[in-house]
Amino acid sequence: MLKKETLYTPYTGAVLLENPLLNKGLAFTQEERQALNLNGLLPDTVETIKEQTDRAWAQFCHFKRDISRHVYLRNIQDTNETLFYNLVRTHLSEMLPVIYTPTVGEACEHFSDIYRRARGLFISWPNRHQIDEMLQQFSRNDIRVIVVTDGERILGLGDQGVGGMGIPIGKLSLYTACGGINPATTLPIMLDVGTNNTQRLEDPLYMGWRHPRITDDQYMEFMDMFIDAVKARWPDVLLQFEDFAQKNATKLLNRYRDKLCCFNDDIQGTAAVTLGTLIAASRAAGVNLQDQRIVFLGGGSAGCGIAEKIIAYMVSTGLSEQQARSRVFMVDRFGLLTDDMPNLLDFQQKLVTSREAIAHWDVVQDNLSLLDVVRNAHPTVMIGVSGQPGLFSEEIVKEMYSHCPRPIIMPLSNPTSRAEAQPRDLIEWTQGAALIATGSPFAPVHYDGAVYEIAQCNNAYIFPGLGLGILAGKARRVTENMLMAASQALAAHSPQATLERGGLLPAVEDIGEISRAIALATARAAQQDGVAPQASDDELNTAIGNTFWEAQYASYKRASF
Ligand SMILES: O=C([O-])CC(=O)C(=O)O
Ligand SMILES: [Mg+2]
Repeated sequence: MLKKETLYTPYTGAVLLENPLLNKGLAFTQEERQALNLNGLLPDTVETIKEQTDRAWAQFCHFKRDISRHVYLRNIQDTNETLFYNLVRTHLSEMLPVIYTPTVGEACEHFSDIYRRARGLFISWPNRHQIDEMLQQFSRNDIRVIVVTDGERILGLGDQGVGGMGIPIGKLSLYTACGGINPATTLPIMLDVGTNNTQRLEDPLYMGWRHPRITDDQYMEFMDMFIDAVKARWPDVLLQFEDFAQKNATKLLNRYRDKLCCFNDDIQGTAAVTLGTLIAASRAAGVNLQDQRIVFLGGGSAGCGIAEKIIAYMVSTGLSEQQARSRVFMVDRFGLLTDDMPNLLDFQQKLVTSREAIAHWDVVQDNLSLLDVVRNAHPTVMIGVSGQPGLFSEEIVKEMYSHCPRPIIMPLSNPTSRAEAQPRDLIEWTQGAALIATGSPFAPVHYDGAVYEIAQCNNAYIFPGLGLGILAGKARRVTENMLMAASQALAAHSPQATLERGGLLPAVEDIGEISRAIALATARAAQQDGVAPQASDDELNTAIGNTFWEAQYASYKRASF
């Protein structure tokens, strides 16, 4: 039985019902209705949160389209957050794809059409001289987690301008639903520096600043102003960068990672979940991770972030850095990244393949395609982070399978419409041998009398637990060891690697439990790295339990002054 907290509130009447963090709807008891001037504002019945949840679930099931379900759930979130989280936690596997990937992608594209009510902070370029005031005046003082975007690379859907706000809202919903972060302490922020999406600019309903994107020095100045203001207002906050364009993502991370407690989810969160999944998949395939040969399709900051993490892991298990690097091949839209290519981005330089090492390859042209690499390098792992659907073709997959009995194939691009391959095809082309993980959720595949669970290798397995560990363990920075610890904690919970059945990753319903394990592992790593105060495992577990917010109503009393 959960202990029921007592909350003293100065709010009464309609004002109380209008506050989504305090509203209980029909769950206000007769005594509370009396004390808080709610009589007459609600129908007579007093309901439990279970009854409210059952009604909301029935209404949810009534909607036919996922986007309508999304709008409906967002509406509950904006009306009664406790009910929203009780509902989402009760039906996590049905609701995660609606509040998060893939439906959140559509919600971002149609943000201005489906808009109902403000949430979080919108900071636009024309308002840049008031950033301090906007943050200082924000009504809640105790903000612990911020997710911020500028909307330029929303999933694989590109520039969505102000519509990108759907992503910080969705990510923070998962921080609470899966990582137990109190919703009163979270804040989504949209940095509106314009958009280069002409469809949005021409849309009469578009709600953002109608202007091409601010770039270069002006953009960096704006970001500096924002970060300074955050540090002044909430010096200990955890700040997550989300869906920034490739050209800015790494730059921003390097600029701020030593200045405040922050990380980039697309680079570091995606790398951590992919490494965890790959450790699990290697165990399931009976092959050491350091013996795998890995080809990436997509040489952006996300792909390179994953590659560097895998290399670091291979080195930690005994390979030299050069040996580890020689096992990784990066292919982008210009072909295999090789050491003679001009215009390589900073983070690509160390991941190129030397021409000398592949001089013996059987190829006809200079620019080497994914198929060339698969034919010659015989990869055992193929990871897609290209944002381009369908590029893991039948020919490529069958070629890979002809050299490797248990190919590990990960079409990670989001949302579903951008996946590099459909799991059903991968299973058919490899006669059920492929170990598969996708970025967006896919239904299990039935093939030849067997059922294949498709793991969702999505950073949602990492960031809620990471956040919980940072808050409970009082970490001041996010270090690479903390992310590595998160990967290992996740891999340790892989059903397929540990029980030899089920998916490569735990079921979505179990993310809450996994998040606690990840929290403990990351908090320990933070101590080892000297970025968190010392505490025993018992103390950490108690802190994790105390930090984990349960979606249950407090009992209310009127605050007297
Ligand atoms: O949001 C997701 O599903 C994963 C992610 O960060 C991205 O694709 O940008
Ligand atoms: Mg993202």
